[in-house]
Amino acid sequence: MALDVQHAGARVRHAVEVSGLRKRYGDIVALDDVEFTVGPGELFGFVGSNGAGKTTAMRIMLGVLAADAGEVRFDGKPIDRETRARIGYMPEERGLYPKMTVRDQLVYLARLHGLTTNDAHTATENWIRRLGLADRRDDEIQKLSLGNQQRVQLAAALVHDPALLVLDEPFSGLDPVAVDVMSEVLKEKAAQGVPVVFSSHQLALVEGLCDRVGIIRDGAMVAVGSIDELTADVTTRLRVSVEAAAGWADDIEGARVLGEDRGATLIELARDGDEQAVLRAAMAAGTVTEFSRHRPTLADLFRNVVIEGNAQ
Ligand SMILES: Nc1ncnc2c1ncn2[C@@H]1O[C@H](COP(=O)(O)OP(=O)(O)OP(=O)(O)O)[C@@H](O)[C@H]1O
Repeated sequence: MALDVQHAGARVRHAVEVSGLRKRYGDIVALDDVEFTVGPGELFGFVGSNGAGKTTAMRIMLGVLAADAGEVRFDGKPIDRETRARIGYMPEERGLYPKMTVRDQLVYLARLHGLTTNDAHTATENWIRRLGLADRRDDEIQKLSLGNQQRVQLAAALVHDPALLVLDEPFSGLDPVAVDVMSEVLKEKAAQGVPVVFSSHQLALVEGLCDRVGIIRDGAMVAVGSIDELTADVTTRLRVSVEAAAGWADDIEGARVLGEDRGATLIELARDGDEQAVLRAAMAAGTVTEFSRHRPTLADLFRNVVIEGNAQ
């Protein structure tokens, strides 16, 4: 998706390209030829098991960790000190000063990124209000709940109006209201043309929010694309209920019974399987009260490529 967005009078159009990233820690291969791009206005979800390499890739994108090979280009150029200052980053190990107040912390970080004192105060107040922290602005960070600390961490990533957002598990530990606020803010930044990359283990959330996803397994990117593109090859599942019938689906060619769920039979259809054959067998067995196709989800895809090890 390539957006060309008019925002606050300025045309915003940025992209980040990651190519051939390799990183080892001794014998551990943390990244093995990782490649993906995030275009202007795109929300990119980075998923993978614990230890798959997400944090390593994101830290390299920021330039805080050196890769053994490969490169990260922002707007076509390698990331240097100047570009780094334009990235909004939310690290996994949250890095706030515990004894600073919310407001002082945000103003300080905004100034560090080059905002004037006036602009730093204005941006701080905006994000404090937007992220529901108005009652907390004079509290020390260490006195906030974990979820509120995370809201401050998000404000810290946004306060300098970044041209690229890289967020390491921004949703972990948030209550449902904060999840909604975070989602809205990420969508809004993307709509302004900013590429947004975030990692998460909450697959349903990633699926609902992202234009494209990347699935990483043992340091290698095993799938990159939109959910529709990536799930096109995942086998179809059917859910069928037939009144007072058992074993009716056991011998249908191209169909495999996965199990029972609240009175329904769950069936996996081979790629060349015929769902009408399943329907005919069900109708021959009794009264069919339910027949539905389960659209493959990111969770199915994840199971397929990460747990079962099938490449996309
Ligand atoms: N500083 C380090 N020294 C040695 N090994 C490391 C270091 N940092 C990461 N690793 C290893 O590199 C691999 C990738 O780790 P990384 O933190 O990037 O994974 P992740 O996908 O972010 O995991 P999680 O979902 O648990 O946050 C893991 O095997 C990890 O143990």
